[in-house]
Amino acid sequence: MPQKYILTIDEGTTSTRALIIDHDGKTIADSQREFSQYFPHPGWVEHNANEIWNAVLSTIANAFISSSVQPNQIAAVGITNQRETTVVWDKKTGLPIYNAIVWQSRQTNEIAQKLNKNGYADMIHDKTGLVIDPYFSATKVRWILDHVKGAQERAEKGELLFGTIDTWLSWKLSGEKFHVTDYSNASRTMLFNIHKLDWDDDILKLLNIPRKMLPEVKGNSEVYGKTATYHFYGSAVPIAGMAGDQQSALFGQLALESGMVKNTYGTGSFIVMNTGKKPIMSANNLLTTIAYGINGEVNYALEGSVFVSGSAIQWLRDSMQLIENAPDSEEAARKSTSQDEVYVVPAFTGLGAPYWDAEARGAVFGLTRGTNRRDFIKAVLQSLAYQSRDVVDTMYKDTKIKIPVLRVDGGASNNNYLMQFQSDLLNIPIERAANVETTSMGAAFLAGLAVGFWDSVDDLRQIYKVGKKFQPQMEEERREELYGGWRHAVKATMEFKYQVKEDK
Ligand SMILES: Nc1ncnc2c1ncn2[C@@H]1O[C@H](COP(=O)(O)OP(=O)(O)O)[C@@H](O)[C@H]1O
Ligand SMILES: O=P(O)(O)OC[C@H](O)CO
Repeated sequence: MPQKYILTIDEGTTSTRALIIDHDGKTIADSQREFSQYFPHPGWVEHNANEIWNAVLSTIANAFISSSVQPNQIAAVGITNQRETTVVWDKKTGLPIYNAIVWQSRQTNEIAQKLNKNGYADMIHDKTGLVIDPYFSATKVRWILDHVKGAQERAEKGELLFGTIDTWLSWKLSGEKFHVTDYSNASRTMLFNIHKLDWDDDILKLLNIPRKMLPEVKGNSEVYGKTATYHFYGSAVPIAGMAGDQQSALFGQLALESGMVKNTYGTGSFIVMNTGKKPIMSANNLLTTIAYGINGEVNYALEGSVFVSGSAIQWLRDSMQLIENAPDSEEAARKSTSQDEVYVVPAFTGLGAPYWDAEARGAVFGLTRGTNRRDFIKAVLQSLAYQSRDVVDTMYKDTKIKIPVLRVDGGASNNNYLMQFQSDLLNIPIERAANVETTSMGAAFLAGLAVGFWDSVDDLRQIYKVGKKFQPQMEEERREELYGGWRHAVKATMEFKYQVKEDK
């Protein structure tokens, strides 16, 4: 039977999905499942890694059942994942020794602060391209080794393994055989030297993390091994592409030339510029990271990570109960008659780029007696665009590259009000991918290229299609007035540092 399809696993922050894609890039099956979010204390976010694994298995099964595609028709599997989220597990039993600590979680803030206070910021930035923040995996590994009894000793003996979700899933899928990660995910751990392309012994020593527990780092598009037949309905299929979801979206958007930029509006927003073969080290708190490495050649990227964007819309739906579903936010914003005087700063888990304030918490400004539900929803939607402008302005400061067009994707990019406001606020045209699942497409492309399913990037260019375009329409004066208000709101948010103690 000819192998006609690629299967991708996109394991995101709130849900996991499996897609089956044909040679023309058409989605043949799309199965999605949400999993539990645990918030054991304010600011902490955890997942159950076994629940994630079960969710992945069930979406794969559903994708096969709904499409009638046979597992032996799959040419390769690609994996893409929420990045930084950290799992430590027992090599023998395969069981995690603690919940997965999610990228958003602030529980390791003290460890990060200590590193900062002790003057390691420059050293860590030079080696890893990152700023010291609880966001990255390093402090999360340290926290688990500190808080699980006997863990440090077991890690030193080689009994424990660390992995981001790509590593965890490929380890599970391979029948607990291979322990690997890829350049893009490794570059988000704060343990990886992005110039030498190896784990950094100085940082490992500083954090007392044994090298033994770290995965082998591989390229983004190569055969890492095969699925265990018992997990894949009798077929051993090559696992041939892996990438962190934001880098995967960059690849899926075919933003493969230096200076090309994409923004993915999912749980958070991640603005990534491909900077080619040379890393650009930010002087303004953006991250230098690895976009992808193929056939031994690495492309770097500059990234601004915004922690809360689409999840603020979820918050409007689930916690505030102001909308029934995410798309409702568009109609509410259009019907709002406010003059945009309300600002919501959704710093629920601190602020990411370019502020890196782990202790900031959300705030609302500009309420009047006349403010209503729609005005509030509009302000939350606008906050997604304001946060992206913060990053785009910073990118300009670092690179002096004026972005000609912003390619967008991710769930919240479906919101036309938001995309128009974003284009207005940036004064940059926006192109939305016709298929906003570019994250999955990226992993499919990487896996497909590795096994010759597609011959070259030229083949991929036939597949990628631009959907709707948005042109800036706002007057300069208005744009800068609105943005000025946002800057004030952020400043005030960062000044407010007060936390009522938890009941014991
Ligand atoms: N029409 C919409 N308007 C605004 N936000 C939306 C819309 N549709 C989806 N979202 C938001 O997008 C997010 C889901 O996007 P997705 O790309 O699947 O995220 P992730 O990969 O982080 O799980 C959710 O947080 C949801 O609130
Ligand atoms: O779950 P997403 O798609 O918002 O992505 C999360 C990022 O990878 C975190 O760095």
